[in-house]
Amino acid sequence: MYVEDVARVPRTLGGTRGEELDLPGHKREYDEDDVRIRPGRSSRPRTRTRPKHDDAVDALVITVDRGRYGCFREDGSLDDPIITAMRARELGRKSVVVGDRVALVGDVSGAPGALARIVRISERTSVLRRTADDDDTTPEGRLERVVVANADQLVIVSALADPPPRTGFIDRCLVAAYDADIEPLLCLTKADLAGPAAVLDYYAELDLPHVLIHPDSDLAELRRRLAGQISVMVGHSGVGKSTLVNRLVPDALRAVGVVSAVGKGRHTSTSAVALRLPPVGRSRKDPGWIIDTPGIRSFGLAHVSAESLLHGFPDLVEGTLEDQPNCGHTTADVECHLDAWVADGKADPRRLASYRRLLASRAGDLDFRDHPETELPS
Ligand SMILES: Nc1nc2c(ncn2[C@@H]2O[C@H](COP(=O)(O)OP(=O)(O)OP(=O)(O)O)[C@@H](O)[C@H]2O)c(=O)[nH]1
Repeated sequence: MYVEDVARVPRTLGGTRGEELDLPGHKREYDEDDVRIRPGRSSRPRTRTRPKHDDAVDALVITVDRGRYGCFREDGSLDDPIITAMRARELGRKSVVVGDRVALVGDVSGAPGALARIVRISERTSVLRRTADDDDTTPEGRLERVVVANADQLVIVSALADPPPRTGFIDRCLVAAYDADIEPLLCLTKADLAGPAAVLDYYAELDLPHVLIHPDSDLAELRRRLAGQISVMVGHSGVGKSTLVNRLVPDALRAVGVVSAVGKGRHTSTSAVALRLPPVGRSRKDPGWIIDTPGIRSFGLAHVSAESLLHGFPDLVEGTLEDQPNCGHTTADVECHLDAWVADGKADPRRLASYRRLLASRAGDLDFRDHPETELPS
């Protein structure tokens, strides 16, 4: 006998008896030709009919600030005002983050003081998460934060000098990007101070796209890679993110309508902010969005499973294929094949060290976490 939850049965299957099938908490039993409806606990909650908002406006959430959401009409032009909105009660506990595609009703004029309501959030194509720390857990669970939704690309900004590149941070970002199914793009700034050879050598075995940013360059290559995409930018303090954002979006501050920190030329928001990129030449192609994340200084990976950490190290994957299923690939796993794999010259030992640092950090091994990162030759 095949049993199906009534609430999940499409009405079209019900025939004349279909009307009576739509009873919450009942099950439909198929026994050859005989179909019966019996009371029974439905394993899934009954789907609620979504209230209709035929007049709703589709918009992208570009700022989030204390319960107020700045939204940009999907069909809007660059000159359109930002629509301020609040969550409608019908959203329940669903969170709204920058990058969410939402449906707005109410006053969507964007006039000063006008307030729209967010009545729907579209299914997310990607979710970039982070935890404050790698072993960031409480008895209630992980303190996990969604950084942005629907991003296509993670732009990892690293200076080539002043401050020197930190491959540990880049590796972390790669794990987060692959875990969220977002394409990484390595953006190497301050190319006037040092060459990229050492960084590129470290990532030689990865098919990792990169762009070099020289202060005199026209950013054409970067703009080409950002076009048509929603890209999130992350990087350590001082690597030149604000300089880059201001070059990419010259009126960034006006665009998000927030006050610049004195002398910094950057918006003061500590959460993510999406900025519309200006059109490239006469091209009609969507220039895309860049999401700046000024308040994000670290990428805790407590939400990434130990197995998924390996996704950030595709150059090591083959070396693990002969390992026992329960091998944790740490230094304590004496039968782990990764050591021999590296000793045979099949992978860079610095990459294995970085992978193990992340594994140890997730496990809360403070001694290992304090172990200095391998420095790249300058
Ligand atoms: N030589 C050189 N200096 C640069 C370049 N880009 C930025 N800088 C300088 O690097 C310093 C830091 O740049 P910012 O753009 O403020 O760096 P940031 O990543 O936004 O730093 P936070 O605001 O702390 O997050 C500033 O003094 C910039 O003038 C570059 O391409 N070459």
